[in-house]
Amino acid sequence: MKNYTPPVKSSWKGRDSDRVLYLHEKVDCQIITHLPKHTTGFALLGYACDIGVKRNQGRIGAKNGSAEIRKALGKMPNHLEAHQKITDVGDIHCQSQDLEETQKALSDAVTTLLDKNLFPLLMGGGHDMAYAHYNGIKNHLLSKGKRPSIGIINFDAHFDLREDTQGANSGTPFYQISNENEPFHYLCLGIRKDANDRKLFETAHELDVTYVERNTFRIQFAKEINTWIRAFMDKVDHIYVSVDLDGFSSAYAPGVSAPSPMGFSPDIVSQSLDTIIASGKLISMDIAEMNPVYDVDGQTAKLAASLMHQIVHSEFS
Ligand SMILES: N=CN[C@@H](CCC(=O)O)C(=O)O
Ligand SMILES: [Mn+2]
Ligand SMILES: [Mn+2]
Repeated sequence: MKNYTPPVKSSWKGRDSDRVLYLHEKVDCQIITHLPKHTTGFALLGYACDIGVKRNQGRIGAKNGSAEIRKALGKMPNHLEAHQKITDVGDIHCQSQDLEETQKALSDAVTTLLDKNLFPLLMGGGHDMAYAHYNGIKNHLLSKGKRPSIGIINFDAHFDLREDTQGANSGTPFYQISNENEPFHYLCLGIRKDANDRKLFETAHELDVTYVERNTFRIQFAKEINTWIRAFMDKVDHIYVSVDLDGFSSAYAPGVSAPSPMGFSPDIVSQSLDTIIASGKLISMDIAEMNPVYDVDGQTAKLAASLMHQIVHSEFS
């Protein structure tokens, strides 16, 4: 398989127990092409690529994000029952700076995981992974003869609605999706006015994007935010969630390409995820832009791992 790095059990380390008390003891490693035809649980897939960040004039390093998230997640406690599975299926990596080829490989891998009845949990990597991720979900639904009615909920400081006329990058994924999908359902939570120019706001309005600015995306407004999330989810059959770590305040997430000193805090994201999970519509999720080069004491990787810990231990697992 092109652009594919199989998983290695040695990536999963932590305290040892005789009762699978820790996630490193719980996670199975499996090559994608060797997965059984029909299985259950979560599939962890890395996007080891930061070419899109480089193309977007950002600080590179996110290609090593998935490795750091694995390290943080493996040390965390396991509260799952024996029948609840987590499988690490490895990474999609970039070869010869070819972003489009890497995105195609990620998209195909996501389709394969969904076809096998797994819930994909992707760890990145530049946010260009979102374009590939969406297409992987769409192709899975199309192959099942289902109408691809997918709503995107993106936790992010940025719209990522830059035009891709000069090629795709980490700032273009949702513009690319909007170009190829009508209707386009996009909810963006945490938008910063000091991080998106006027053209991006105009594009968001033209595309009828629903967004909540960072000043409002706070736990004090949880009731209203839940109402808006539910209203958005009512319009679609499936929800794809993307969490861009650069939306968090850099006090929580310094390890990103474009840090947000005035970003949101983890409580409101965690609470919003519970609301999304309760809908029963969540089909796939990613956490993007983990850049270990700028992380401090592994905080950002730990934050990403905590969100994944919440997802795998939530009601729908
Ligand atoms: N992934 C998105 N990146 C942001 C980068 C912003 C910045 O360079 O500060 C964007 O393109 O808008
Ligand atoms: Mn962002
Ligand atoms: Mn983004």
